[in-house]
Amino acid sequence: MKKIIIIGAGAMGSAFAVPCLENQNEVTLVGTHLEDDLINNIKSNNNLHPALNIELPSKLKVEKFEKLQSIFEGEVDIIVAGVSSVGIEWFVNQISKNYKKNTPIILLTKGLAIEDNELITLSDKIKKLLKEKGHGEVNISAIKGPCLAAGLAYKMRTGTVIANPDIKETEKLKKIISTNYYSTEVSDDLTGIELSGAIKNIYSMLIGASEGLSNSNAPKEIQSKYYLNTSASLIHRSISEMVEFVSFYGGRADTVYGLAGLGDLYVSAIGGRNSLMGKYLGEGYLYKDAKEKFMKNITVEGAQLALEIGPKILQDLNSKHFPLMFSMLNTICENKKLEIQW
Ligand SMILES: NC(=O)C1=CN([C@@H]2O[C@H](COP(=O)(O)OP(=O)(O)OC[C@H]3O[C@@H](n4cnc5c(N)ncnc54)[C@H](OP(=O)(O)O)[C@@H]3O)[C@@H](O)[C@H]2O)C=CC1
Ligand SMILES: O=C(CO)COP(=O)(O)O
Repeated sequence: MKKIIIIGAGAMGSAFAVPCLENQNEVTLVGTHLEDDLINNIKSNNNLHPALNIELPSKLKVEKFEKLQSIFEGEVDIIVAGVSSVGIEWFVNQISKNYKKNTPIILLTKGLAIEDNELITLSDKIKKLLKEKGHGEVNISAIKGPCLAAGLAYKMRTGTVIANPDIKETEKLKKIISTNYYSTEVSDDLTGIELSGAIKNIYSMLIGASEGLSNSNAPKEIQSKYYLNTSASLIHRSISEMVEFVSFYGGRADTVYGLAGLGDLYVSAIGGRNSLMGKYLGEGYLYKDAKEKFMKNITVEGAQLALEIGPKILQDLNSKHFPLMFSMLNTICENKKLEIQW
């Protein structure tokens, strides 16, 4: 039995509590400083999570942000980052006050960062920030893969991958969190896993735009009936670009064909928030208008990632090798209509 603290009571942080509890761990879900109302709501409704629309197990302890530091003063075996990518610095600020060396951190967050004009993974960003705060010995694993949060909360069979350069760490975590419905593979390619899990969000927006991109001269009903040819072509081209991108930035090509790449691209393109944004972009909406009109308070990690890494990628990579990526980066960063140079 391990004491697991999950920070961020959004959909994924909360759903991740389910397999952790199933394994008899003691799990505390702590909201961010902006989630006090959400935490009150969950606690006063028998752990019913409003975004997941499911009652989380009664064994789950749910706490407001004000309790976080006192929780850290006690024994903590594993810290889980359940915030979205824009919350990573905030997350580090919270854990740095009481971080004990080599306490395992599990990173659920999918994203990348730019530091000193270099593209880095979020695990490297966390390590760098913690080091600046005096913590040199840090142990981070990432869990990535196809996992829509509500599906996990409902115990739908799900496969993910735990990555750490030290494979022994992944094996330890696997035993602590896997269940018969939450199976975990392991990988030592942390960089490749994080790169794949992040950029699939950009490509799932592109695949989500398939209908609108299929044939602009065709009537809408024909587009929505026959767009799958276009999707398939976009999936094929996305995977090719992902392999080249991941290899360029230091990950392994074979990682892209696994759960964190191809697997997650499928889930996100078929049922994710990124592909929904892509649908609006394909219909001709500008990113800012679509976000404001249809997805104001909804996390769209692919767009956050494009804004974070876009200028660097446009500088680093050859547009001829990455026509899809370049189209989406220009669409989001310059708030322009989505167009693909096929
Ligand atoms: N590893 C996996 O298997 C999976 C990972 N994910 C990833 O998990 C992350 C969270 O996704 P999900 O739970 O679906 O998203 P939600 O929008 O449901 O939750 C986002 C969480 O991040 C917090 N957050 C957002 N902005 C900030 C900020 N600026 N500072 C501090 N906290 C912030 C939110 O708190 P607040 O109310 O304060 O904004 C909330 O707790 C994403 O990176 C997503 O890609 C998603 C699915 C599967
Ligand atoms: O990462 C996810 C599933 O694995 C969630 O995808 P979306 O962010 O596109 O909803």
